[in-house]
Amino acid sequence: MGFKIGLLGLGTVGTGTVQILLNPSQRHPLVQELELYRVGVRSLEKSRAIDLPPSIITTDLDAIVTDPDIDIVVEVMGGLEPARLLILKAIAHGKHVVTANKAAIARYGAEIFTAAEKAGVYVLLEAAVGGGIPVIEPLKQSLCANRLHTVTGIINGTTNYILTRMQTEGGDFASILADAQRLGYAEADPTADVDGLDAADKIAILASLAFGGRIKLPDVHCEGIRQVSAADIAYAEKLGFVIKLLAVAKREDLTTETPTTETATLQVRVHPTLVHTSHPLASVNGVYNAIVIEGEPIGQVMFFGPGAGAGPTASAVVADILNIAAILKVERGAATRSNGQPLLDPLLACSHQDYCTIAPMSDLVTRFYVRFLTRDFPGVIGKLGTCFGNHNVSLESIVQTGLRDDLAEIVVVTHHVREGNFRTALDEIRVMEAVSSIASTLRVL
Ligand SMILES: NC(=O)C1=CN([C@@H]2O[C@H](COP(=O)(O)OP(=O)(O)OC[C@H]3O[C@@H](n4cnc5c(N)ncnc54)[C@H](OP(=O)(O)O)[C@@H]3O)[C@@H](O)[C@H]2O)C=CC1
Ligand SMILES: N[C@@H](CC=O)C(=O)O
Ligand code: NA
Repeated sequence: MGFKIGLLGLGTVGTGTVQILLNPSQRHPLVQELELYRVGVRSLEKSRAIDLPPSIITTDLDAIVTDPDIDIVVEVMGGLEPARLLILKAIAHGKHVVTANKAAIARYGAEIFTAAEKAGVYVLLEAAVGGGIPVIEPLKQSLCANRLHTVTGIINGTTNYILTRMQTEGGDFASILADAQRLGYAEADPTADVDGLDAADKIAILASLAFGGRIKLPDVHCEGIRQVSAADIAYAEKLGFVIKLLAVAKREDLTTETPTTETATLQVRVHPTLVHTSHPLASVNGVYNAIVIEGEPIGQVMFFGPGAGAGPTASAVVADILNIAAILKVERGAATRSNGQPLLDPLLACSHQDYCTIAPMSDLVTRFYVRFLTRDFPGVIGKLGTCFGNHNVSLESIVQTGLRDDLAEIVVVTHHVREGNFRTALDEIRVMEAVSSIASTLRVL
């Protein structure tokens, strides 16, 4: 018996989610057990990027969240209302919920999670922060043994795109914003992005998870990037900095022996910040996001990746769905298995039976760097080039870099070539009279 999904919204993220659900091949086997059961939209007339049976699409979203057959409601419609009401109604009807809606969670998280706890259902939100970057689950699970003290992120792709272009092209804010809108990165109303409100919603969620308490959104200090000028960016560059819109959540009391949530004082803020070019966040450019999390004893970890977009965001949405489906599978298995064998969580347990086929290194296609030491005979470079050519190894460059111990040093960089061909050529070169040694061979990324 599969797990029935009720999807609220078939826009960017909803479409990406459907594309994964309908193409389970080579994904986790549990994806095959997810059934797209109903899809709720605003308009039935709108043309869609994917073909779905008309019978499963509806404008009656209430009917989805109350449908007794549906196990998991996926809210990717966005906005505050009716999203909030639909999430609450789904919870009241015993549905687990997956949402990408940072705006609703940052404002109504307390109400939603209280209701979920009462109803005994999960509300998961990996897609709400950092899009496809796994950051919510690591905060809840992988990092949970740590005392975390700082979360610092570039968590709005639109503003990072604008600042990156201002940095690289010296353009001004207004014209690049117009480009970002034309390219579909910034929304028609870009206020939430450029004024830092979207990042504020996200850092409130991260702070809440990192520090184990609720955050009131109005307490988050929030400045956007409208006032950042080309002149500021140029001066910052001269001083060795780039300007980034950073979202920061910091806990100050970790010097005490036993810090507690009650005594913790947090800073939670969003503002344009000069970041030294040597800092890992300085090289996070374009629409990419990254989050640096610091704590004891882990030290510092950084999560980097695509913070938005259909595919990346859907990756996070479906991961949440699978987490819930895995729990339901264990619950159902525990109730139905009669052979006495316990059913393990399919995402945590290893169920592999077969060995993978590993390609031999000789089939690898890569670039190579190789350094030869040769006697300084005329025509050596030509001989090397001819031998590589005979074996279909195309060269990007071949240069004599100088003399070392009376031997000529020749450095070759290849184009992408088959490793087997390259090695055969090297075997021939190694025994050439002019060649003293092959001093080093490295692969080039
Ligand atoms: N886009 C992204 O890259 C990311 C988005 N998110 C979040 O994901 C959520 C969805 O975003 P996105 O996919 O971009 O949004 P879109 O605007 O592309 O899609 C919204 C979908 O919801 C439907 N919808 C909206 N309001 C209603 C309503 N009142 N009744 C019925 N259907 C409704 C729309 O229906 P119709 O198609 O008929 O208009 C549409 O299918 C938001 O919370 C957003 O913040 C999070 C991370 C990244
Ligand atoms: N508008 C957001 C999209 C995802 O949350 C952004 O620009 O990062
Ligand atoms: Na995420």
